Amino acid sequence: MAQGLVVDRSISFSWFELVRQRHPLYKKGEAGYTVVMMVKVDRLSHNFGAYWALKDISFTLGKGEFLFLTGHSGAGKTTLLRLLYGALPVSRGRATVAGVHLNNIKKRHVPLLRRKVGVVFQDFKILPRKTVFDNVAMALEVRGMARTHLERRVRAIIRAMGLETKSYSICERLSGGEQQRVAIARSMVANPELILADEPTGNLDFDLTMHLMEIFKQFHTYGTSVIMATHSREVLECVPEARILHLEDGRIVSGCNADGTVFGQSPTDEDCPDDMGDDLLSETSLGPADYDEDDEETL
Ligand SMILES: Nc1ncnc2c1ncn2[C@@H]1O[C@H](COP(=O)(O)OP(=O)(O)OP(=O)(O)O)[C@@H](O)[C@H]1O
Repeated sequence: MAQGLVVDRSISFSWFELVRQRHPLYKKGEAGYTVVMMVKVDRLSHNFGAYWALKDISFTLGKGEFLFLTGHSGAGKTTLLRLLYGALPVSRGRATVAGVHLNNIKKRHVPLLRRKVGVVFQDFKILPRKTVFDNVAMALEVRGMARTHLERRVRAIIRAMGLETKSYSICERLSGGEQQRVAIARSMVANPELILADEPTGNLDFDLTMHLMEIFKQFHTYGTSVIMATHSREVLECVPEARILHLEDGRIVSGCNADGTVFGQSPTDEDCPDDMGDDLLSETSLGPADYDEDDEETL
């Protein structure tokens, strides 16, 4: 067990008793119950200048599903996660996340999307001069929760991360792994419908990685959808029922469900030439110029 880590095995009880919210996986319609769609991506592409980092990506994610993104460095995993979070504009294609159409989204509506989506990015984006408690609490404060109500929730998730002895430590004095756990706690504390995680266990040792994967799985069990980019086979093996979307050079080269059936779209070179043109950029209501560094804020 990692030194200093206090594992709270009761998180599934204490945390979800506090939150009292399990995300519904089905909705009732005329044709009976259908799976609620959390993410729908249709021929999504993204360019950085002349370089197309994502090319014709198509897939769907139902509520409560767990999806891994795999692929070599530079394959486009982070770019896809940033697009789904509204931190990058949709250059081409369509994307809907938690009922929000990213093509039509106005800058002022991005915070609405972010209330439904929790993110853990590689560079953490925690506030270095604030305490662990304040960093985590902020995710609830921006959602309008009063300080008196948020304390128990914040303490429960900090305890689950094994950080209770560091609650009032300033984040810049924590180790990289501890800061990473603060970022994960912050992404989860509001019980988001969807968690987007980019190599969330990248700096952590094996025991801590396994512990945090247990926590991700508990959220998944309670109906939270998860999309996680990883290079780690151990992490993939933690969630055998998850689907895996493998990217290479911005394209989906394979996607398979836990039962081995294939999903997603694997475009051919003819479908998706390198010179994709900029003609469709004007389709998006939120262009690159509308984005600035603040859009990367993870709250
Ligand atoms: N802001 C940017 N400007 C120009 N090119 C970029 C930018 N961000 C990413 N890229 C390029 O887009 C491609 C995909 O990058 P991305 O970060 O999505 O890959 P990744 O699969 O997440 O890699 P890693 O596993 O190393 O995190 C890379 O070739 C990268 O250099």
